[in-house]
Amino acid sequence: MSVTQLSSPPLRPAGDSAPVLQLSGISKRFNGVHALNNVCLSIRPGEVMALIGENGAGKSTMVKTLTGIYQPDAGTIEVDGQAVTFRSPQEAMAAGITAVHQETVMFDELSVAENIYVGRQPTGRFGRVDWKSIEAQAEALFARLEVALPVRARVKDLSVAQRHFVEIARALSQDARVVIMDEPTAALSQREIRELYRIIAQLRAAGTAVIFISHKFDEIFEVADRYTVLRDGQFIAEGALADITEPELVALMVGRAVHQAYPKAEVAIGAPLLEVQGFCHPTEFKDVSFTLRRGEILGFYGLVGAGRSEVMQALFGLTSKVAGTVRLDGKQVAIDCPATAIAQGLAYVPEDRQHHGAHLTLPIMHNITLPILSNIGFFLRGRGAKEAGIARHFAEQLELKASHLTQNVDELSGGNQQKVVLGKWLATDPKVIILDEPTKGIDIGSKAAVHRFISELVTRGLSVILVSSELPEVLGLADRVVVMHHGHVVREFARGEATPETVVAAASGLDLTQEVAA
Ligand SMILES: Nc1ncnc2c1ncn2[C@@H]1O[C@H](COP(=O)(O)OP(=O)(O)OP(=O)(O)O)[C@@H](O)[C@H]1O
Repeated sequence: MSVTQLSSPPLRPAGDSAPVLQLSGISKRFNGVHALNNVCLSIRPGEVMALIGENGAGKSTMVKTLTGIYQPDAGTIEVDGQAVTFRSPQEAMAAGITAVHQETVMFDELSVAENIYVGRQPTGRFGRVDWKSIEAQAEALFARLEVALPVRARVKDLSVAQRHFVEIARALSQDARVVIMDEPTAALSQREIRELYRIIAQLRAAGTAVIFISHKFDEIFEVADRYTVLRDGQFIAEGALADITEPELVALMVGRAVHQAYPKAEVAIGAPLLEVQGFCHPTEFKDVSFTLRRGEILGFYGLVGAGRSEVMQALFGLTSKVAGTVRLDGKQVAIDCPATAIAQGLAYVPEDRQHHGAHLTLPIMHNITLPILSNIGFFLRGRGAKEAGIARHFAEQLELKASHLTQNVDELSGGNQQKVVLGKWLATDPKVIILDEPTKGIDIGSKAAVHRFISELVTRGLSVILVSSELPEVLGLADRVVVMHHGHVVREFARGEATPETVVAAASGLDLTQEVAA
């Protein structure tokens, strides 16, 4: 392994092209805490740089500093060898730096072409906006990207992947020199991910530099040329991905070796606890039935759009189904809203935790104890200490990185916000917990902690429904795997029976065993 370690500026072999972007000694503090401390980064034209770090390492702060959202307390940013300062995202964009965010603000009611040129529409004679020319230019951009996207479509009708493509087209229209992609594949299907990889290869070939942020090591090794590792806001290492192995990179990131073996505890599986029969929805799923037993982890696997989350939301009373019954402990129960679901002993940790899970402007402690305040007691005496004790327990279990438990959740990194929501629902001490993509956005070191925790839950008598798009996670933890495709349950596998090939084939609508039989 050949890496540049610890705060030395990245070295470049002589004769290489000059960096398009160079950061030196960048520091940023929040309330006395260093989110970035003397960080450097260097990227050349046509290079894909993976920015790697645990939850809270400083990656988003770095992106916000690069795109003019935050101003650094110290350090310099150079574009093409010229020192620059960005007081706004517009200034960063004008210098050729632009970011493709997971949740970028777009004008939903406007068309694709309008979104690309918003604020800088070319005008014709008499100052009129020249729509024809805007649409023709947008079409030319998509032709260059080899993406089929109608430029008159409303953005509100686009998929997440298509929105990414609009943003990439917008970046190209502004002659972006550096495109930052922050977890761009999080909500994409396999096919869309491949299309994104192809576009990244095109950007690289055209000399655009790409900063690629991801917690998924397989995709980092697939798309990136080099890596920069941050840990606790500090620059740790940089180098070529061809010169390093995955475990070496993980060790640089976490500061220790991480064993990724799935800690599946041997638990005796008991009687049926939750029986779902004939669940139907007008558009999302049809005739879905399954049984969850005591002490069991039931995996739900499927491709994006298979209907898994929609089934769970209907089960938890968040959306209405048109038909179907639920039995708990053999007794039929009517769940028409989340409050009834919670009262029956269900908990649901949603996939979109930032919007549906956390109260961002409340402290960590209150977020975790909010659903159980009535159990803690309304008497003020001793309540604070009880709340703190419960919150501390879950914060430790989930390896939460925060300065203190009274810190507001909006001050935490994305991954740590997700851990707070996990803790909040675990604190309700449910009989059945539904975890929807529990490790999405969570770094590789903390993932192991979450997996350990899931495994521990069942040893304590809970039953778990694990909805996950990560095949190793499902195969490693689940006792049985239910596979959904286009709103239907297509297969159910026992633990030993499920292999990556059979599960993926079923999720894609192909059934290998049927093919073999035929
Ligand atoms: N507005 C803020 N106020 C206070 N602290 C903040 C703020 N933004 C970030 N921080 C802190 O800075 C540190 C770095 O956070 P950052 O969001 O950059 O991490 P990250 O590497 O992007 O993590 P993740 O992978 O979880 O998204 C964290 O300790 C976080 O709590």
